[in-house]
Amino acid sequence: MTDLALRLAGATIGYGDVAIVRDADLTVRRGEAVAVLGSNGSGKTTLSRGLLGLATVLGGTVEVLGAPVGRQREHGRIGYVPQRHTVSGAMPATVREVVGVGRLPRLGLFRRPGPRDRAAVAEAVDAVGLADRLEDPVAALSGGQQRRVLVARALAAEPELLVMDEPTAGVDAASQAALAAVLARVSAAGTTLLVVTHETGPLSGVLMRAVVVDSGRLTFDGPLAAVGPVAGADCHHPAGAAAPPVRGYRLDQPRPAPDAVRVRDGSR
Ligand SMILES: Nc1ncnc2c1ncn2[C@@H]1O[C@H](COP(=O)(O)OP(=O)(O)OP(=O)(O)O)[C@@H](O)[C@H]1O
Repeated sequence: MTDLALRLAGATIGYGDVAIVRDADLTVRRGEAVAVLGSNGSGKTTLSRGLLGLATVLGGTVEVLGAPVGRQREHGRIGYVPQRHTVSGAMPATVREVVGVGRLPRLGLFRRPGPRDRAAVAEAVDAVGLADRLEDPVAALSGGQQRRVLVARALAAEPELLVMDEPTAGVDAASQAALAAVLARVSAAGTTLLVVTHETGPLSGVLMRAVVVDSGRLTFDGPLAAVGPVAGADCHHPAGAAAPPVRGYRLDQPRPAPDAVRVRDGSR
């Protein structure tokens, strides 16, 4: 078993034939907790979606848990909490039912949930601090609590890699604290975390490493504490500290050409 959770080498990721993230090199070892930072529209979501097969790998290599993206045989090893989603207000399902859906990839096609599956669902709900809401309709929860339900849904499969897109955005302080606590727990248990975020503050105790995406390029890779100001991001960094060169990236690299380029014909 590889000790790498992620390996990107010269990876170009986009939609259709339009490249958004270009020529990305990144390795993440199992158990690391990595923040993906960058300004609006820089390509953070596209990078994370590329790891899940939700955006297209247009070139280079993207391996997730040792296999090329999309070739995972066991679903459930990768958990995903998408951006800005809450649970539909029209959905009559309870917290237990929504989180239970997250366990399905571990069941396979025909197996019915057993005690271990029910325990995993209950543990995931407990981890996000909603054990007392297990039988409540999700529509009755606040937006922040619904985000926590989606985190629990991802945790229910006991993923080895958890990719989260802006988990704390627009979330109340209690839910932010609950999320920080659960991410600290799963990280300590060995789960690899990749968290797209604008605000590192709530998760600064968990996320130790950061990569910065700027106009589709990875321009920094190093300790979160060494990240300089990122436009649109609330990064905590030592005042006046210059970002050290880490793994070949520097914040003061020349900015790449802005916006997306077409891969096939090179035009915008
Ligand atoms: N499905 C899509 N099809 C085509 N282009 C897209 C698609 N999704 C995003 N883009 C484009 O990709 C670029 C990067 O978007 P992305 O969502 O990856 O940025 P981001 O850094 O996550 O931004 P934000 O912080 O605002 O969420 C933008 O120019 C956007 O318009």
